[in-house]
Amino acid sequence: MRISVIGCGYLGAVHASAMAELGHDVVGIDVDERKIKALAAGRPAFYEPGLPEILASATASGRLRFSTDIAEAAEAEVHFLAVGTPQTADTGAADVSYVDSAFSALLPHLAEGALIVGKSTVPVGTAARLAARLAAEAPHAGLAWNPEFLREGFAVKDTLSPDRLVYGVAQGDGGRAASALDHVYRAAIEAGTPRIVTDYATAELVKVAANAFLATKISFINAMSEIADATGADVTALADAIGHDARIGRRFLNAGVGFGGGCLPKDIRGFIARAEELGLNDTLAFLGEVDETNLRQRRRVVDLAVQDLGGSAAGKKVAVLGVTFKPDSDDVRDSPALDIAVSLQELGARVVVTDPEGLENALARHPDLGTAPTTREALFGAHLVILATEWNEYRTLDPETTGRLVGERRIIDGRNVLEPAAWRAAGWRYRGIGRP
Ligand SMILES: NC(=O)C1=CN([C@@H]2O[C@H](COP(=O)(O)OP(=O)(O)OC[C@H]3O[C@@H](n4cnc5c(N)ncnc54)[C@H](O)[C@@H]3O)[C@@H](O)[C@H]2O)C=CC1
Ligand SMILES: O=C(O)[C@H]1O[C@H](OP(=O)(O)OP(=O)(O)OC[C@H]2O[C@@H](n3ccc(=O)[nH]c3=O)[C@H](O)[C@@H]2O)[C@H](O)[C@@H](O)[C@@H]1O
Repeated sequence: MRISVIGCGYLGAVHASAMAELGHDVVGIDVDERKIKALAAGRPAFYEPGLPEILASATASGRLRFSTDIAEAAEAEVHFLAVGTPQTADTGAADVSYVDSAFSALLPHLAEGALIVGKSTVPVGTAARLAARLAAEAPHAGLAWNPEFLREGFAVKDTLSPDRLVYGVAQGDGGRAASALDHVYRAAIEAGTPRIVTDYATAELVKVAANAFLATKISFINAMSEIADATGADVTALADAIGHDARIGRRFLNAGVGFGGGCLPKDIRGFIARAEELGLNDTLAFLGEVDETNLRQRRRVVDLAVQDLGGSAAGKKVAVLGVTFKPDSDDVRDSPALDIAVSLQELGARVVVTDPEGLENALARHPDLGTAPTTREALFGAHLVILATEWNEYRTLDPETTGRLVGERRIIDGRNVLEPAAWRAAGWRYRGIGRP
């Protein structure tokens, strides 16, 4: 099929490349000339395993090209909208102005029978509003909402083999939108991917409900970690035990510094704001607690660090291992690791952060942040080590060789990924989150 992807940031760049990999003829459009030039040259603006490879092969085959000119989208049968919906500073609501402007820019270029497909995460009601505009201004085209569930670090795999497909379609469109989307996702459908065809509002809600549920699961286990710390219980064993109940499940029950990234935090805040707009002020109040519990984890780690440093961080060298919001990503948006590092630096510590992929983005946000290009340099002479993002190379650190580099053998394992007994046996003061 001929496809356009409008907005080639994280989601759009992956989606465009994956659609071309599936054999479609794709044009990626973005207003950011630098991004488009970099993508056309085969260089995504972010780290995502597997993306450079499919970007290169799709570009070389001629199935994928990029442009800043929306008119280049005119021949497409399906147009994916993948622009950003960031959090607005005052209310926390999702800012849909980029969706609106991309939609407006696209309207004059829609071919007969073209389908616009929203991928961006939007407040419920957005698709119905856009559909009303389409009916008035370009009735020869249709609209569907097809939320995206990919995870950073697994984005290519998640796009090529999603665990479900959700189509929000207009009532009474005669199955046209669903059949066009089935064409787009034929490979996944043939592989047995479940597909849910529903209305616009449900599709929009599925996306934010999924992220809200995942965020709630993480904050739930982090609340348990606070209780565990107060009572000497082990939150890791607790998670294993409750996780064996198939109704609960073990995934997303890892206690630690909490969730971050460009989506979970903003999506729960946007969801709360949307419920309030609907007059449902109390309905999602618990998500405010989920957010607060999450942010408290970062403060707990900072407090623990100060305590471990004898009551003051001033002048002490703290090695922070990891700065991205999770491993296999260079994304530092709302990263707990970055927040913890900055807070300790503000308290006077000599913070040295290291990360395999995230230092450039961290420095772009905090140019004064102390950083080191290697783990070894970060650790050298440190009074305290904080493992903040569970990159493989930190999970596999050897307590004895690490111990020879640092000034003091003190470590806070902010992701509960190290073996406490081994570290203690090597003379470390080991602290996890909610584990004795
Ligand atoms: N990053 C992720 O892992 C996922 C993101 N999402 C959702 O996808 C949407 C996009 O997120 P990201 O890709 O992370 O954002 P992003 O900020 O990386 O990219 C957004 C892109 O849209 C472009 N843009 C803005 N206005 C435009 C216009 N009028 N025409 C063309 N391009 C325009 C920007 O220049 C930017 O490159 C958001 O709604 C997000 O919640 C959903 C699932 C996964
Ligand atoms: O809407 C989005 O953009 C995406 O948001 C999340 O994906 P992502 O932000 O890539 O990252 P996750 O793997 O969900 O992790 C989010 C955060 O939770 C933390 N986390 C995760 C699991 C866990 O057990 N504990 C925990 O603290 C991670 O370290 C990370 O900071 C969802 O998992 C995706 O399905 C969704 O498409």
